[in-house]
Amino acid sequence: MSVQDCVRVAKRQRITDTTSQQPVLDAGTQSIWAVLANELQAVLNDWDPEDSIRLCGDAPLALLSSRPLQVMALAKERVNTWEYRRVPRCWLRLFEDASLAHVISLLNIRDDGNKWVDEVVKVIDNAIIMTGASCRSALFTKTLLQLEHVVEADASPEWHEAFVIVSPASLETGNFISSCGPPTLTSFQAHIDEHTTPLLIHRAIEHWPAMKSWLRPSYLLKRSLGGRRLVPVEIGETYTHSEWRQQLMTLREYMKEFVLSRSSHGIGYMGQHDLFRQIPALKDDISVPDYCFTSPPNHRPATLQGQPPVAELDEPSLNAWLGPKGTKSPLHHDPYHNIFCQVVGYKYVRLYPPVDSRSMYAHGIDEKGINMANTSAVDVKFLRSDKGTIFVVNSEDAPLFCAREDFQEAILAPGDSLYIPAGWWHYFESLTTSFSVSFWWN
Ligand SMILES: O=C(O)CCC(=O)C(=O)O
Ligand SMILES: [Fe+2]
Repeated sequence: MSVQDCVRVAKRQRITDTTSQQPVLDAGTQSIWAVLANELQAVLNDWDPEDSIRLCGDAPLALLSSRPLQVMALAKERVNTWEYRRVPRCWLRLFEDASLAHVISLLNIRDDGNKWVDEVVKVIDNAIIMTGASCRSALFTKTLLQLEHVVEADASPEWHEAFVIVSPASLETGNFISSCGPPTLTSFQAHIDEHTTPLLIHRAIEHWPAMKSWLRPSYLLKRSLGGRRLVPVEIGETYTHSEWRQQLMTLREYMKEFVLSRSSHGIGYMGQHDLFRQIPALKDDISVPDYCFTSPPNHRPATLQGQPPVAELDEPSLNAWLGPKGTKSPLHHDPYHNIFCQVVGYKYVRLYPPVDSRSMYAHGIDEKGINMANTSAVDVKFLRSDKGTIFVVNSEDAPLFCAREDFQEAILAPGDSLYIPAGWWHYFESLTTSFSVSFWWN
């Protein structure tokens, strides 16, 4: 299985080290780029390969600086032959260092235009997304910060207008998720201890700078080196469909093709991406909700029983979800508690309690060997009439599912946060352009 083929459930979460360093170099008599290239080269020269990377063999290590592209290709090929979780570390490590060597060569042979900047960003982001960049993160960050000085703001008007968000008609349902203003930590703790049910919390994140700044595409471009940063985009109906694929593209290409206009390639979703480790400056626009630091209840929901326990998270795991109207996340459950925060636009959400999993027709192991047991095979078609929602499924395919009336639903509006207890089934569909952040914790 190729690394790019991994579905969300297996997606890597390894972008590490958010160290942000201020640029310390000044041009002086020597080009700042030559100084930076020398500094990066000195690190590579000084480096005494640790045992793990020696496993790649002497030849690729010896060629690292002289033929970085070939070494990158070799490491990538090796990485792609393994299932993501089992990739031996040495090949990831080799890819990271060969990428660093390639960045050095790009800094040394800059052309007059800005093409080399595009290329450096691409090489670094590829390495970050593919390997997690656990070893060279600080050097990559330093290089990216230095590049901010040569990137000019985009003056074209299309980027400066705010996303067009038309509020949807309100939902008519007898099954609203219970909602409230921001509860105190004590009352939130009491809620999860006594009920462990979803809770829609209004107005808890209205103070986030993101509530205003993320409305403007020009701001997102500014924070991403003029939109040059690479992001993983899911293209196709949902990750359960066969023609679904993931592709890395620049944030600028993604927004232009899929968010600001309707693409002929269908829906493109930057879903479940840890954008905040990749671009730490965006994390200053939000804050981790205090609710993520309460103690989760001890009991495991039925959906998670029999599944291997997940590792304790040292800190909440953040993910960004940016996309146009019509992105869908099929019914699935996660092993973490979630505070899901809606920043831009509106999203429909439907939840089912973690009982009677048989009626959710969960997938098994798919043809690529990926365990999809947390995802329902029910092909949900969501229609919205003036009277509210109609949730269409082929009842012949899923009679037990259709009989379930114990769902809860809501339309999340900007400023809303939704507590989803671990193991609860959830379906999401964006009703406008939407940008949300999830905080998983346990
Ligand atoms: O917003 C979405 O599309 C899905 C969110 C989700 O599944 C999650 O936060 O766990
Ligand atoms: Fe989820």
